[in-house]
Amino acid sequence: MFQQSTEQANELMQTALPLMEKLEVPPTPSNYGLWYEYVSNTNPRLNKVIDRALRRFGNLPDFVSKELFNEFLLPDQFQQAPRHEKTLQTLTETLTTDATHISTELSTFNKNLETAKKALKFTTDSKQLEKLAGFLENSAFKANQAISHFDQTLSDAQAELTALRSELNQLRKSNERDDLTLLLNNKGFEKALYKKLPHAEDDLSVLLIDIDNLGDINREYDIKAGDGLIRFMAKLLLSLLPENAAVARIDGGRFGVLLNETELAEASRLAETIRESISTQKIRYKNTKVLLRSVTASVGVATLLGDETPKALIERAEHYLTYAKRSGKNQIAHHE
Ligand SMILES: Nc1nc2c(ncn2[C@@H]2O[C@H](COP(=O)(O)OP(=O)(O)OP(=O)(O)O)[C@@H](O)[C@H]2O)c(=O)[nH]1
Repeated sequence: MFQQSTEQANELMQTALPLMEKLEVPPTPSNYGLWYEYVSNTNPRLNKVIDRALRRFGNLPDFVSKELFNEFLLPDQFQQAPRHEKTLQTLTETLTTDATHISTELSTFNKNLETAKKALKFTTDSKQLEKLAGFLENSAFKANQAISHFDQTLSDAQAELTALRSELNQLRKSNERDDLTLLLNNKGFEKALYKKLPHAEDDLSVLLIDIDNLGDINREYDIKAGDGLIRFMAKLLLSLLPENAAVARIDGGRFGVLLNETELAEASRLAETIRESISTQKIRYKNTKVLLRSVTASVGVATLLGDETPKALIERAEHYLTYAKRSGKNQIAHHE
């Protein structure tokens, strides 16, 4: 998306904008990216999907374009890093503002050229001609300024994306991170627990959250759908939990959460919010766009008791999780 020269970028933008206008596509960041990619014709699969949607709907519904943007334009690393989404959002918004500006300037320039052409037919007077040249010079200058500014924005965006990519690569290389979600892995989770424990009283809580029947989902759809669900769950957890919570994928569809300064009542309330939120999500499998059947999770909650060891605390959380599963799943369990 960011590899064309400024001239090419301008040409593509000039092709994309009228098309968006014709199809009444709202000028959102994802739409700009999508239609720019469409007219650049670099991704035949994307073009095929868009063409099919246009045939079916006559336009591109907003929810489809958002999904297509995520699927085709956001590199996988960015999809896995929910906390980096804000940076990307700001980036696309800046690009959109600049793209809108450039298109306004270019269309003004076009109009001015037309006006000048007409005027030239009737003007022979040298003073008038000089005035006309000045007028054109001025509008060319403005259009040029907008282009240079956009050029700068594009290279800033490219630099920012490169930095982001390298930051994400570093995260991936760490042996305390889970590759699929970029959350902590089991080792990272244990380390976080050992770090927190010496400072904690009875206000350190652990949640063990396990997707119910992940095996069935893998079988019914395919393993990639299961992976997508795990990623989705990681995002959802980060959006529901406090910033300072340590969140990990322990293995399979199991997540661990470490909550500082959180007593049992508060931890259980959070666990219930998470359980409920999962059970009400409508989750679509990205590859086939099929809506997954309802997904639930069970949660075991344990809060540190006295001089309990980290191992004993985790074992208690596991015990409550097993209890929740055996009691019918889609529920939370904790000690009294
Ligand atoms: N898609 C996907 N599946 C995984 C991954 N790791 C483990 N699994 C599957 O997750 C399932 C976990 O097994 P269990 O927790 O025993 O069973 P479950 O089907 O989730 O059922 P309950 O936990 O009893 O609700 C197994 O079917 C594994 O094959 C993974 O990285 N991706």
